[in-house]
Amino acid sequence: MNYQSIVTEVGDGVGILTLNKAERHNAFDETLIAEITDGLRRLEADPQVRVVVVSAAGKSFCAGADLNWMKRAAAATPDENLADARRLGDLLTTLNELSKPTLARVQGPAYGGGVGLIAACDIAVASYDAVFSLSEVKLGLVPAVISPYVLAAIGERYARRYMLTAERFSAAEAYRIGLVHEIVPGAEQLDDAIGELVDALLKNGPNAQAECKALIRVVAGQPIDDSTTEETVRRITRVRASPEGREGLAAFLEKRKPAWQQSDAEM
Ligand SMILES: C/C(=C\C(=O)SCCNC(=O)CCNC(=O)[C@H](O)C(C)(C)COP(=O)(O)OP(=O)(O)OC[C@H]1O[C@@H](n2cnc3c(N)ncnc32)[C@H](O)[C@@H]1OP(=O)(O)O)CC(=O)O
Repeated sequence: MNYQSIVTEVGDGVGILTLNKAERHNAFDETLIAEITDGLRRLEADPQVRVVVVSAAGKSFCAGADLNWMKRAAAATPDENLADARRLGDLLTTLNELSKPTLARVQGPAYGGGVGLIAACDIAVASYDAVFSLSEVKLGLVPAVISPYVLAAIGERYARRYMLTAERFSAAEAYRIGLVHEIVPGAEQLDDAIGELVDALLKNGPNAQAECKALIRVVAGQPIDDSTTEETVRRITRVRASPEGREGLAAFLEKRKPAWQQSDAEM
């Protein structure tokens, strides 16, 4: 696959996958989702790679789902909408189940699905300028496919607050609630921090690390299995094509406040 929206580099035991659609804040559409998934599978299969870093070009880490792409739900068939949600489900399953340790290198905004990408990585480091939001309900959407990973990372209490309010929160708050493991002043220190973590990871047995990851998924209590993913996929598919979802997406793209209708809640 020739990539348009990501770049991958391999060297010194590390595979770096960089989201490379900076002009759209690395918001993911069908192409970017397919490329990230393919890139991760290739890094998983590459015997030169022991550790995978997920990074992003430009000032934002990732603005989540591309809302122009999300908007197409209004004109698409239910099967097409389901296929879109399953693509994101496959991406997050692939990332979560990678046998190699994964690190997220986070700068700038990480919204919606961008938070999901971070939560599905094993370890995350953010710079002080990082800002996070589970912004979906602002758009009449649900953080559905990302929810199992977000819940596993920050727990139910914080998930309730940030999923329902869609408030923005700082790098310091992301650190406090466990979404990221370390915060550093800027880009240079991000590279240093990632480098130190990579060095620590490369010292350990790769098979033991793969076993640890498999063990954590089982022992953590709620392994994210196919039925969990299917449930999340079904929910975002329904909401995305609903009157409220259509209004939220239109309002964002038209740069106006959404006009919510109480009856939309019945969907
Ligand atoms: C995974 C699931 C759902 C989702 O992920 S829903 C998407 C959630 N994401 C958002 O809510 C992010 C929306 N974007 C913003 O809040 C801001 O743009 C920003 C990322 C904080 C950056 O702000 P800034 O002021 O720096 O830039 P602008 O707002 O002027 O944006 C420039 C330009 O980029 C467009 N854009 C930004 N984000 C998106 C996006 N996600 N999709 C499409 N386009 C985006 C923005 O519209 C501007 O475009 P112009 O044409 O230049 O006006 C579901 C599940 O879990 O199931």
